[in-house]
Amino acid sequence: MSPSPPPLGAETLLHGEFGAYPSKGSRYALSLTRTALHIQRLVPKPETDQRTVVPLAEVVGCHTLHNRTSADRAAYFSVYAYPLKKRKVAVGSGRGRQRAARTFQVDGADDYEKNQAVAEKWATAIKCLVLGIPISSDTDITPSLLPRPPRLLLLLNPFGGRGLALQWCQTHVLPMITEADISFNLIQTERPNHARELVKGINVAEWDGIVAISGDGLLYEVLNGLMERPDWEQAIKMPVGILPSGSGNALAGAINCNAG
Ligand SMILES: Nc1ncnc2c1ncn2[C@@H]1O[C@H](COP(=O)(O)OP(=O)(O)OP(=O)(O)O)[C@@H](O)[C@H]1O
Repeated sequence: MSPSPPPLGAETLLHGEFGAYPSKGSRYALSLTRTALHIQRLVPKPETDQRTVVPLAEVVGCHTLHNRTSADRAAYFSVYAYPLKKRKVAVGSGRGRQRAARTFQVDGADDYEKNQAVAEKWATAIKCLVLGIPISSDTDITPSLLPRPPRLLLLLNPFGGRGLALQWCQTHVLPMITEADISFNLIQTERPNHARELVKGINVAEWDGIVAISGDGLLYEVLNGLMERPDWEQAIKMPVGILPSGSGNALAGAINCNAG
């Protein structure tokens, strides 16, 4: 069965038919365009010609997976998306991002290496598009197209807010940034002004950004630490972010509100 083509103007960069994991027996046709992954179920045959469209703007990464424990000749790749969905408990707009991962089984070849090469090609192509690296259907898609992973310094105040920052970080933040292939160093602050001292002493060339997992207080320490350095003019250009987990979170709230 051949799936209907993606919308006009959306060049198909990759197309393939794969199994799904863990749903045994299901088959899907996948088409990758510059803006979306189109997923059409082939088996069991759907009653209507429905396809799932995963916008790449909602995708944070894609990994290949190995099943080393068995003689499985198939390879796998997982696509990690965070679409906006209605929250169970209404907060703010009533919508929030929720993790939606899909894993596909590449099993068209008789040996594992060939299937793994296909899985790697899909994962690389999806990562290139997510990162804005231009590719076309003629591009030789190899991991060498990808830049080195960005490095983030994460500073977490374990006592901020209701003391849940570490738990929230472990269950939500670290899995997501791992899926996005971001390398990181997580430091828990041990006392007031710890973050400020740390930031004063880091080699700024080693980091692509600093993220405070905290309330407003720790972020101010980060900014003050950068401004107190002899090379402050350069250092203050460091991208700085906040993942709100304090009690008030007024700054993060104001930024989000102004950003719409
Ligand atoms: N391990 C620690 N023990 C005690 N104080 C700390 C520790 N780590 C950081 N701090 C201090 O706690 C202050 C407040 O932290 P933070 O802003 O993260 O949380 P919050 O006060 O709950 O949140 P908000 O500012 O949104 O009300 C920071 O300015 C920092 O100096």
